[in-house]
Amino acid sequence: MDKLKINGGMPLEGEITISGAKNAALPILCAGLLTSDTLRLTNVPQLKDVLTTQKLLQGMGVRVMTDNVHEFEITANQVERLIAPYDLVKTMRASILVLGPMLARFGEAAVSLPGGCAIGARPVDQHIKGLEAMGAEVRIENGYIKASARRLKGARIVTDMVTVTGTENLMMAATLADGITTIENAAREPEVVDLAECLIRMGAKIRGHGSDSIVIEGVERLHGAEHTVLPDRIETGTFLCAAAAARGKVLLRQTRAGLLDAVLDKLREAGAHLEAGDDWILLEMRERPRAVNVRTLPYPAFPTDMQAQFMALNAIAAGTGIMSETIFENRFMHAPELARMGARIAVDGHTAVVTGVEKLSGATVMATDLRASASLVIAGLAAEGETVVDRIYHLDRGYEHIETKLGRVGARIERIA
Ligand SMILES: CC(=O)N[C@H]1[C@@H](OP(=O)(O)OP(=O)(O)OC[C@H]2O[C@@H](n3ccc(=O)[nH]c3=O)[C@H](O)[C@@H]2O)O[C@H](CO)[C@@H](O)[C@@H]1O
Ligand SMILES: C=C(OP(=O)(O)O)C(=O)O
Repeated sequence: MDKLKINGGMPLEGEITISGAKNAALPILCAGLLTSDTLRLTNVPQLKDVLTTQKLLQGMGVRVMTDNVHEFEITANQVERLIAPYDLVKTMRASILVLGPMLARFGEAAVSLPGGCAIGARPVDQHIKGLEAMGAEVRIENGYIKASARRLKGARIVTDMVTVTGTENLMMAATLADGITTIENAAREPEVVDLAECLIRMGAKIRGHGSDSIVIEGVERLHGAEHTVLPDRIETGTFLCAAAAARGKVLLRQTRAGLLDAVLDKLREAGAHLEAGDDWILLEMRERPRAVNVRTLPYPAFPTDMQAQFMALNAIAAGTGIMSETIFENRFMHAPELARMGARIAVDGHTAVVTGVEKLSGATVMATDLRASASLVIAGLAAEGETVVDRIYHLDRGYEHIETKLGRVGARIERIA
């Protein structure tokens, strides 16, 4: 099993190019199921989760062509098996995103029910509630969500909480429904907006995306289109945190500052100097960071997917940072691993109190989930001595060549078996 070996203490200097967003690419690849024409995508990140989605679609009979690793052509003109099997869903929860498109276009779907994962129980009851409101019959049988509907009907859906993939699944389903669907309490995340823009290029009638009320007027059919996946704001934020923790000056290219205002505000509060243009962000960190308080909430507030990386930053900051996780019930698994490197973190339910120490010391630590892994890499870059991060298959789900990108800005980091 691969590990990352990091020799910390080197400031980071140079440029990193940001990849396309995992959380936009995955739903957009699944949107290819909504038409028999070809959907052409560029800026698709080269990630394990993208590969899993490719396998999932190919298993159904969808033709997925990738001449260049970042360009995909998806043609769903011969879909034979309307099923997302357990062995793929268990490795990637986002597989649930085939449910809405399959049901809308083919009238039936069987998707293995995703179980809980390292960060929480993560039920999909809101996806099901929304599809039922649109007239689908849904039952849970043998570990699968089995859904059928002759043709989905437009409905007004109010989700109990803001759910990103829930909004995406229902928005995709509604594009081919009969009549108008309104999703209230919709997620406003940039990845939802990117998906909506791709669907509009495919002929969908959607308005309100980016607000908490999305209105979709169903059409008879969607057609082929071309779309470029937006930059990954979480990868961007992760490298900014790495540069803030290890200190130095790093320029991120092919990204957009407007996607991560809340994160940039916290980095400024921590003492980082930031400049940004249309498609770049420059961060310089000249001194020890100051601890910041963080409360995770749906977009546009501070993202839960950046909480672990800020915990690593707070771990070496001056002062005490209070971190509240309000989205997932078990997203502090990195805290005990950071403590093995000398961090002082007290976790009480949804709150972690992080008292910064002058220096962390390298240790062997274990990654428990995707962003927890990223926080251990950041801690390793800032720590004295050698850190080995075990179980980095989590990282490979969501970061494209992280060791190569960090190596280019001077990090001493290598992948070892
Ligand atoms: C592939 C993808 O885009 N993943 C992102 C997506 O996950 P994902 O879409 O799975 O997360 P949700 O936004 O759905 O979850 C938000 C909260 O709602 C709860 N919930 C959600 C749906 C539901 O039917 N019932 C329910 O109770 C969840 O358990 C969680 O507590 O948004 C999360 C929150 O920004 C991010 O951390 C993930 O990176
Ligand atoms: C939690 C995440 O992803 P997923 O929803 O795919 O588990 C993430 O990207 O941080």
